[in-house]
Amino acid sequence: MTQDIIRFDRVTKKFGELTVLDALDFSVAKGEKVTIIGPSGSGKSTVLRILMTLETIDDGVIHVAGKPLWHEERDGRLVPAGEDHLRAMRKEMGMVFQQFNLFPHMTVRRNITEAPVHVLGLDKEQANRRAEEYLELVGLSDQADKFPSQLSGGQQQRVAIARALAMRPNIMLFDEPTSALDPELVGEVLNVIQRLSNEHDLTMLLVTHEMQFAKQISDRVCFFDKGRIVEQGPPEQVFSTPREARTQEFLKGFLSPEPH
Ligand SMILES: Nc1ncnc2c1ncn2[C@@H]1O[C@H](COP(=O)(O)OP(=O)(O)OP(=O)(O)O)[C@@H](O)[C@H]1O
Repeated sequence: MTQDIIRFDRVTKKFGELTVLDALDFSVAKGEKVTIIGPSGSGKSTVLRILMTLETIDDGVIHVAGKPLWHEERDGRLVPAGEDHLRAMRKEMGMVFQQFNLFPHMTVRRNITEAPVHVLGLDKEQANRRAEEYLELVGLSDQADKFPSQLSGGQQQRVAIARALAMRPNIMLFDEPTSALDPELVGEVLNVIQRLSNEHDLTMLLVTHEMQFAKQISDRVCFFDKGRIVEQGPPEQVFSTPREARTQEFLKGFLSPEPH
């Protein structure tokens, strides 16, 4: 039996009057690669931000690696989680943002070693070795002493991926990792994510508008609309024979008859 590493049970998230996630049930199995697609404003990024504890929830329960994310068990009851619990839970996950979010005043190497040293307590030498390992994986071993502003957008995003990996998370969250890039730089970032997916036993949750890539990389595609999953399934099914009218309508805008 597959084990869910992420599970949302009837999770509701509101911003004021706006319900962004509407009693959402959603789960991801350990090692599964799942892409979330859907129209702008459908709640895709919010799912990732909630997992990373950057947004709170209003109702429901989320489990990550078998433990409640936003709650702690006390005397057999679930109570809101304290900061220590949230900090421990965050170590399960690494996130890559649309806008890279590198520390501009630090070299590439420092960007990667900062959290392993300060959060995981690695010594400088261990952290540097890790930085080298992941810079090699993203093909940037020769850029360790540069500052982010000296790199292209694609290179900055590859550093951001190395930085997230250096915490050795079990789950990687990608929030539209190529949408801020010039078209000619998209491929190098997608190649790194593809390589990661092939070579590492990571659970991956990816929000993307790159439909061809979603098709290529995913075990499962989830189509979101208005804070709910309208349709989900293997990429061949969702992209080739979508069952729901809303999915068909959405995909019409993306897929040419002969996808390249
Ligand atoms: N901090 C916030 N305060 C108020 N409203 C917010 C906040 N964050 C997101 N929203 C709103 O919640 C809705 C869902 O946002 P979300 O970013 O999850 O959508 P999305 O599906 O990822 O869209 P996109 O593809 O455009 O990134 C949007 O209408 C957005 O404007």
